Amino acid sequence: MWINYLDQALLLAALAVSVNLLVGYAGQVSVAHAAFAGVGGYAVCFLAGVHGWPYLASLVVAVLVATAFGVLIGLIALGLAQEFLILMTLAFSLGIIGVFATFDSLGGVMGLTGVDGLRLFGFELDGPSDWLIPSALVLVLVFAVCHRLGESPYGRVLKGIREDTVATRALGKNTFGRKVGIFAITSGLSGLVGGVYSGWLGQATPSAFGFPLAMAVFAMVIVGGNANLVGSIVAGVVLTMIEPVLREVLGVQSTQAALWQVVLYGALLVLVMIVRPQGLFPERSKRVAAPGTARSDVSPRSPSGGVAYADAEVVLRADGLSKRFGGITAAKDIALELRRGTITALVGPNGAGKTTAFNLLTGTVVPDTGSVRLNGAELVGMRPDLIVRAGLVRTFQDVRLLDRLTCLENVMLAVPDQPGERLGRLFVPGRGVSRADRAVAAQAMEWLDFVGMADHAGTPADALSYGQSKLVSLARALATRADVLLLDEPASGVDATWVETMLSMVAAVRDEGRTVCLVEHNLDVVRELSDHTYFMELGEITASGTLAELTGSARLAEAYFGAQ
Ligand SMILES: Nc1ncnc2c1ncn2[C@@H]1O[C@H](COP(=O)(O)OP(=O)(O)OP(=O)(O)O)[C@@H](O)[C@H]1O
Repeated sequence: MWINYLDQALLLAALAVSVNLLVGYAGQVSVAHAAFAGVGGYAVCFLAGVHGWPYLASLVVAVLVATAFGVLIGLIALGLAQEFLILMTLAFSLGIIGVFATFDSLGGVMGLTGVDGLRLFGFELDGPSDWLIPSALVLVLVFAVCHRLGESPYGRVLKGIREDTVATRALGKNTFGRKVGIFAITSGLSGLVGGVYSGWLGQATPSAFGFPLAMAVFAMVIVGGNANLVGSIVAGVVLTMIEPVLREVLGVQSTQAALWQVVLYGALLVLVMIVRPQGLFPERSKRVAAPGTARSDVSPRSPSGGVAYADAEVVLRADGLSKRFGGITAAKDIALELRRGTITALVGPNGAGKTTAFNLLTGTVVPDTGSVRLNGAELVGMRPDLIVRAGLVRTFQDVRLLDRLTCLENVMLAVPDQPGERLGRLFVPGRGVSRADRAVAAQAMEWLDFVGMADHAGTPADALSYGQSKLVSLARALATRADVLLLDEPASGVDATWVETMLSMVAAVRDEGRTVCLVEHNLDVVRELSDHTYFMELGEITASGTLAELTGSARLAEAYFGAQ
């Protein structure tokens, strides 16, 4: 009898592990995964139970059908904000369960029952002890897949999405594709677990895969700890065992025990969220050995980049960029050039449209009209992550580091073309993913070292001062290897001691031959760094030249510079 409960505990733990990969790592809360398990369960009962298919073949179909559901629902729901995602997955889950209950061929409200005589690799799966090995194998398989995905460069991108999707996309990662991918993978894994769960139950019914199962799995994930798969297994086994212990050990009646179990789930959830919101087993960051390399080619700040602005080649050219938000014209016919190996500044009063200009250049906001050409290639209409990969990266005025990741992980995330971010490489033995990740760590360390933050490699980003976090965000932008950097207020709000460091860094980046454009209110910074300056007001560029030329204009001195 206890073996029967153990079978159930192992299977529910497996379901919790797959849901934790989606919720804990990628931060995408779905209520539909219990229903995806139902899709797998019904597929098995329909094919193997009703039509006599081999059990293994029906399990394969269960995984494929659940994955297909995941892709479909993911494509529809994952573009939405988190709260809508929860509602949308709830709606889909009710819809799927409703369909199960409606079709006579699926047994209507009673479901498909009396499924027995299933065989796997020649063994008949009859009693609870026959199901112990398949249940344990499913848990091991689901854990192995989820662990491989979660604790790898692929998982680092998932955590980036969880922490800040916009910032992760701005580092050149296809966040929507990754979200749909992980939604589909976890749907397929849930379908697999559901297929075995239904085989073990001998039936697939609407009530077995309804909202209570979804809630029970959530309780396991939250109690065990987000992004801790071992925690999900422990919580899965312990929470599943509550009911049998009440019944068999404490002698509580069956119906009462089921009700008490729900009450205890709720109480435990409330308790954990108040006392230990990170769960019993908090997320652990994988220690990446931080190689102590130093960049030897870091140049000290030089008074000029050594390239005459007028002679420098135009790398980026924007023409006629306009954007209206309702009645506000945030950008009007913006035309600007960025030249290789030079620093261009964009200055102007608050609300002039400087950040909007960066948003338009980098595809974060799609312009109403106009064009942006990088090395001759049109960027308007391209996805923001592809624009980064084409060589144009930006930082944010509000920094947007990924708080729960270390400085090193923040910078590692930005390194392009990592083998471990590709599914095909992760699951093929001997493809050198670990070696490649060590090389990525070494590169990231070089950039941290470049900005003077190597000593903080293992520090979580949320423990940094504002100035330090701006330096790490510069290292992160540099790690993308983009040739053109748009820096949004790199020195604003930064302690005076860090301003000097930041100035040296930006000058060194320019001296390496990269192209920099910065938005900055601190005119001393602009004076020190910029080779060319554009002045913006009310969404338009109304003047350009050297800063000395602009500050020499009586109108601009009155409109802006006089106030500085
Ligand atoms: N997504 C948006 N929706 C509506 N209005 C917006 C949006 N983004 C910018 N705006 C408006 O466009 C104008 C320009 O804003 P923007 O942030 O680009 O100015 P800015 O020059 O960067 O200002 P600051 O120096 O204060 O950062 C403002 O009036 C702002 O309210």
